[in-house]
Amino acid sequence: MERPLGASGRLVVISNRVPLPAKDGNSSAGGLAVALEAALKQHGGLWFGWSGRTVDQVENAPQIIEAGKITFAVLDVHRKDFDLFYTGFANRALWPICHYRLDLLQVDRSQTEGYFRVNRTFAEALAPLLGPDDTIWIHDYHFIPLAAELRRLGCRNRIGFFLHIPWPPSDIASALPAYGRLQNGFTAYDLVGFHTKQDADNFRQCLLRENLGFPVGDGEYQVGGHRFRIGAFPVGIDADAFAETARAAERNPTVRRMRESMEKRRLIIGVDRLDYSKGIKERIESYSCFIRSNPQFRNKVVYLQVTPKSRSDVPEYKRMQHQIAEQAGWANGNLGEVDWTPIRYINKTIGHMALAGLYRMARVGLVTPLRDGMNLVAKEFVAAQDENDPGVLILSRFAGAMHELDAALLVNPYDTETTAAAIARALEMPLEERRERWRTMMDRLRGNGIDDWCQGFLDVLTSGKSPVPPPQEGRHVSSRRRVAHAPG
Ligand SMILES: O=P(O)(O)OC[C@H]1O[C@H](O[C@H]2O[C@H](CO)[C@@H](O)[C@H](O)[C@H]2O)[C@H](O)[C@@H](O)[C@@H]1O
Ligand SMILES: O=c1ccn([C@@H]2O[C@H](COP(=O)(O)OP(=O)(O)O)[C@@H](O)[C@H]2O)c(=O)[nH]1
Repeated sequence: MERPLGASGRLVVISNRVPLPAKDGNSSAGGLAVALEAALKQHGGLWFGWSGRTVDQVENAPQIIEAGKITFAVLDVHRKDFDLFYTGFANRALWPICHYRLDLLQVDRSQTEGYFRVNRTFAEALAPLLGPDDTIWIHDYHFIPLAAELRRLGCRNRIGFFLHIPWPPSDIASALPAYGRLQNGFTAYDLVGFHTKQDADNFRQCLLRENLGFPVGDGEYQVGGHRFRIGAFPVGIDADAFAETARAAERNPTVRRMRESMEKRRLIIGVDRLDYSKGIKERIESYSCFIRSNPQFRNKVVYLQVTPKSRSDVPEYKRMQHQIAEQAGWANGNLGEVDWTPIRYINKTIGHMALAGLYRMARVGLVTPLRDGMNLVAKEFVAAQDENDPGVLILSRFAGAMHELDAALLVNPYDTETTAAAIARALEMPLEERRERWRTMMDRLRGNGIDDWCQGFLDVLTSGKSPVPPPQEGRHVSSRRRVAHAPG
């Protein structure tokens, strides 16, 4: 792949989560790390972020680790600051609001201040590492104010920002503490990217409602003397490489053990971090409803829910760990038989190889978040299928991935009965229909790989040209057609 940057300039990527080479494969159970690792392996460059350590005494200089084409520079964070920044503002204010959960918002002034302070600390540690021609690409909600802090330190480089999670309409977004400061933070970038046009439109609406600048045509936006662009860049996966991994995984020991344990039952799979945005509670309800209303499938299916624990220090997540475990236990107790456990619920992280094999073995992929920026699991599930006998993806209409994967069975995850009916329909779907839906989705995945995402964003950032609208735009009619609705 072409390097999109000037000969002397490097790509400098910043994200909170940095999958250091020394760590085991279990650290990357989030889509951001998975996507960026693939992008940086191609481009090379500097990857700057959190070391994964909290300490009582902070070193100001980052630790540098060379790994092939990537140089990692990582910073420890003071224990107290990390609680305020990550456990607090990022995951108790920004995350719930961006996932439309006003009811879970925590407003705490010290957390807000901690968030902005950590951003300042990261900017101060990063600034000395930057060259004048470097292109800087900052990722996700942890670092919205980072560009403004870098500008304050004299940085004149081109700086792009990509938000991996949704951006809500202004009536929801404006409930954020320090909303004005955050909005101003966004305007220090040269390009602000989202997964979907819907998120980008919501963001534009927020700027307009706050009277913050105005559109100047050709996708540009002006605030004060500064012009920047806003665009949609849906992240992709390397579908053919993932398909190859899935084929090879048939020999993987975990996959083999799973297959043997299935006997002749069909597999339904869900794979999600333990997060309220993923709709796991609603999914277990839908599956239980499916079993109750389709007794012919009793002891003929197994639902495997792979759910690594996530953000366990955040009270809403800790509470959820107990709730979901209890719910899965109740469902098994009520529905199960001496020789059949309807739900296998596990909290382990599974490596990509075994995961690919499990997706391929499954007849149904259940990806039903209540709200999700993209959802790479949906894409991986499709890529892993056997083209001669593909499984069926059931996908939430509230996942960013639904714009590209509208040939899935689209569902409203809050609607238990229609999601249950979609599970039955998926299990009974004729081979020809499964193949047709799969081919449509696989073509879409091939047309928008991880390189396209990376290259597409960096092209706009470095050239200042307008973003090309993603192929998803204008397909809303066909996606609506496919959403399953309750009868009557
Ligand atoms: O770093 P954590 O707090 O452990 O959380 C893991 C990651 O979760 C989020 O992932 C998002 O990015 C994916 C790739 O673009 C996208 O498909 C998904 O819909 C998002 O939820 C979060 O945005 C990352 O920062 C976290 O690292
Ligand atoms: O046990 C697991 C669970 C998840 N993942 C990976 O974690 C990523 C999850 O990304 P997604 O965009 O679906 O959601 P996020 O967790 O980032 O919100 C996907 O690449 C999964 O394959 C994994 O490797 N092992």
